[in-house]
Amino acid sequence: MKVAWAGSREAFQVSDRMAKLVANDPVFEKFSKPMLGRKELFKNTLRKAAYAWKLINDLRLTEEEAKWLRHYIDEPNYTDLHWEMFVPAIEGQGTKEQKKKWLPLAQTMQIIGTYAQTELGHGSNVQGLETTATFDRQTDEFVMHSPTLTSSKWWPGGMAKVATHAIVYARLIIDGLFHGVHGFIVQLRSLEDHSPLPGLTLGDIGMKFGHGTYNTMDNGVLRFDHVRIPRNQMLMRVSQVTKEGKYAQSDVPRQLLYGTMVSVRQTIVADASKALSRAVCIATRYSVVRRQFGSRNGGPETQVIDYKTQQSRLFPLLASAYAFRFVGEWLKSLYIDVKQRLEANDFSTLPETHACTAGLKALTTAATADGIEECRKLCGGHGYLISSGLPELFAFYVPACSYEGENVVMMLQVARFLVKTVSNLGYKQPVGTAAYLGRVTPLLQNNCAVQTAEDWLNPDAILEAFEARAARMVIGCGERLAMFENPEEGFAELSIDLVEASLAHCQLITVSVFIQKLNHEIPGNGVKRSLEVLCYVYALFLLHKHQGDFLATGYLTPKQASLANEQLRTLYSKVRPNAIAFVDSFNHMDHYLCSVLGRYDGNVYPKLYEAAWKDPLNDSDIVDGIQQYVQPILKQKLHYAKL
Ligand SMILES: CCCCCCCCCCCCCCCC(=O)SCCNC(=O)CCNC(=O)[C@H](O)C(C)(C)COP(=O)(O)OP(=O)(O)OC[C@H]1O[C@@H](n2cnc3c(N)ncnc32)[C@H](O)[C@@H]1OP(=O)(O)O
Ligand SMILES: Cc1cc2nc3c(=O)[nH]c(=O)nc-3n(C[C@H](O)[C@H](O)[C@H](O)COP(=O)(O)OP(=O)(O)OC[C@H]3O[C@@H](n4cnc5c(N)ncnc54)[C@H](O)[C@@H]3O)c2cc1C
Repeated sequence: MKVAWAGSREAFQVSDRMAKLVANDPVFEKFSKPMLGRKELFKNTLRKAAYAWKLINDLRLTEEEAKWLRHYIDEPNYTDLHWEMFVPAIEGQGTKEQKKKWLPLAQTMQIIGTYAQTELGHGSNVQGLETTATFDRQTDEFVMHSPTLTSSKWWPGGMAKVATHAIVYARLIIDGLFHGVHGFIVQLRSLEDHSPLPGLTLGDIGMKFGHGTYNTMDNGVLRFDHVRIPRNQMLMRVSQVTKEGKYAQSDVPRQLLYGTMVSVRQTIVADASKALSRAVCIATRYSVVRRQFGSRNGGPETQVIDYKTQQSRLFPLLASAYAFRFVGEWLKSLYIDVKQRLEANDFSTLPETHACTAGLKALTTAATADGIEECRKLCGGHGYLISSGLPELFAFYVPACSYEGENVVMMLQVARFLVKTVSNLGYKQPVGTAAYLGRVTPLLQNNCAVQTAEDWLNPDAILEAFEARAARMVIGCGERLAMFENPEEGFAELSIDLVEASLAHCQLITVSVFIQKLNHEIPGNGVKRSLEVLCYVYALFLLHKHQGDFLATGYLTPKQASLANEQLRTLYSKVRPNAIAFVDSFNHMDHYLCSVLGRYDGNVYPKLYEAAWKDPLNDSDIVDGIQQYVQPILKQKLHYAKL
């Protein structure tokens, strides 16, 4: 099962080796983080990042090993942006010459980069960005400028205090004409003394949600006051500006400029499964340890994991962690394929890849953020302690619903793709994840044939249900849209339904990928049978949660919906005996979980009690302030005037 979760034996070995390397190195200790002030916390992160970079070089780690090392260090910091966005942006949007010049500097960290796209006034709407890059043909330079307060770059990670360079997205202006938003390599700080270069205002945007979490990252604000950069620092794979000031757009879609975001969105789906699996591991192990009520004649009380309500909240999240793991693997292969095609200037799968990365990013991050919070609640009061590991994980994780594409905005991109697919149905057969829309007649006409709860243990019945639901919702939106004279107005008016139809489409993808994974990639019987149970839990949980869609579209009868719910209850009893095996298969070490409740040894109460005494408030019995502020109250015998 560990290999199934890791994806392969080699992947398991790499991640296991890196997890142990981090867990066994005191430099990467995490428990004290929440007690540090912002400056100490930040310096602590710089120290860890420097030590990690030395480890990577001393041990000559591979790129894959280095990714896992950074992952298990489990601390947002400037290297995330450098490796996940700055380097990929140059790789994806730089010309050969630009890659030749900048990549060796970036890959040896002689320069440290960030990705500066979002501004105070615009994040989702990239075409609305206000920073300008005006071409000066006299000097063969671009003049970077922040014309308004809202044009201030705002949020880029690592930009406030660490990054020496940034890919800055700005409006290209030539002779007063706007030629779209493009990426520019801009140096921010001196490589000698790290001071901001002339014309640049740089700072941190302030504390963020949660304490020890994203405050290890210096998300920055940046303003330009007519800063000049050489013309060859505009990323020119997609579009070019000649020395004479002529703008040329290559015959590639302008959306390749968005390629870095697509790349990160597909990694964010894999990260969602990791984050959700951490929370589920903690809540499952604790639900086995925790006993409450149910004692018979002095016997032990009931383990809370045996309550059906606990199972109905926990096991769908366990199943979702596996579903997101597998769909993340599938998405990565889709992305690798599109990258290879782009090399050959084949853009045929770019729209679908964009829709899948956008939609699955939104689906998995929303479900994971809600899932982490549900796992906190599944642990009762102790889940609210920092030592449970859950509040910090939640605070660390939730921005994923906003960054790299706000989730609703992303679902609307899926809707745009689906509406276009439906409008082309007459003369273009949909393929890939939208292929089911090409079989729309049976999906609209045939209703569910399930007669018994057992009938739901059939992947074909499940797949047909999810295809019919999505098809009926998407086609329904298409039909209503057709009634609007102005398609854009119709799209805006129907956007709520369109987002729901997009979610149905994305849930179909996750369910079908889970089924495909079981049919084609999981060998043998034991592991396969156990994962089949989780696949049915995932699908029937979604069917139950969204049964309104299945009923409203006429595909399901209320009876069939209740049979699905009955089967779900039965499935929970099948998950229960393997619950600990499922979460142990994540191979999360105690260091990574950073949770007293999720300890591998289950030794919760003594360790909870021990952790409490580490709080600085327990350094003394009579703490500072008692004499000055509490004793006087006790002695003054003051009371409310009306007593
Ligand atoms: C344990 C857990 C660890 C977690 C931790 C580690 C994680 C790894 C560390 C990094 C940590 C993250 C740090 C956050 C980093 C930021 O957040 S970076 C900033 C991210 N910002 C965004 O994502 C902005 C989102 N907005 C957008 O992408 C664009 O504005 C939108 C929404 C796509 C609209 O773009 P637009 O140019 O107005 O285009 P639009 O008119 O909507 O569409 C035009 C056409 O282009 C197409 N199109 C649009 N975009 C694309 C695209 N990307 N590709 C292809 N086609 C496209 C459309 O489909 C449409 O096609 P047609 O319908 O015409 O055929
Ligand atoms: C922790 C963190 C790290 C970040 N790191 C970086 C970074 O390194 N580099 C970088 O460039 N950016 C970064 N960002 C910024 C991030 O990319 C943006 O915040 C994100 O893209 C969301 O954009 P926004 O803030 O403009 O949201 P908005 O779009 O303003 O969202 C506000 C509300 O408006 C709604 N909305 C917006 N447009 C529409 C529409 N057309 N239809 C319907 N509803 C709509 C949204 O659904 C949302 O509910 C980071 C953000 C965070 C939180």
